[in-house]
Amino acid sequence: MTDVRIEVAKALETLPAWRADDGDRPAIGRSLRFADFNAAFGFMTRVALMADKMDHHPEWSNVYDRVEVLLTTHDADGVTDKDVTLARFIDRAAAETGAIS
Ligand SMILES: C[C@H](O)[C@H](O)[C@H]1CNC2=NC(N)=NC(=O)C2=N1
Repeated sequence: MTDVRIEVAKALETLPAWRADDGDRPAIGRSLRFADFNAAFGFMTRVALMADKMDHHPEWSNVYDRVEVLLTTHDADGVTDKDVTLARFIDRAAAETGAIS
């Protein structure tokens, strides 16, 4: 089934740590910082395993203790429930990996 686009503002209502980030297509973004590279990469590993399980992959980058994450659904050209689900998982993983912000 094709994913259905949802309004970014609607998605953000339940995701206080996230912001609207409109580049090529509507997206939601979060900046994270950890104690060090080890913690940041540990977080990314947890998210990577879940993303592959969901077949839904973040656009992200890492510089030492910082991770920038962008979630959008390419197939739907915008934000869908899959992004919200992955964002919730990311928030949990961030808390459990000791994200500083
Ligand atoms: C073929 C494969 O199912 C698709 O390319 C998947 C893979 N991961 C994906 N990730 C994201 N973020 N959006 C997609 O539309 C998407 N599609």
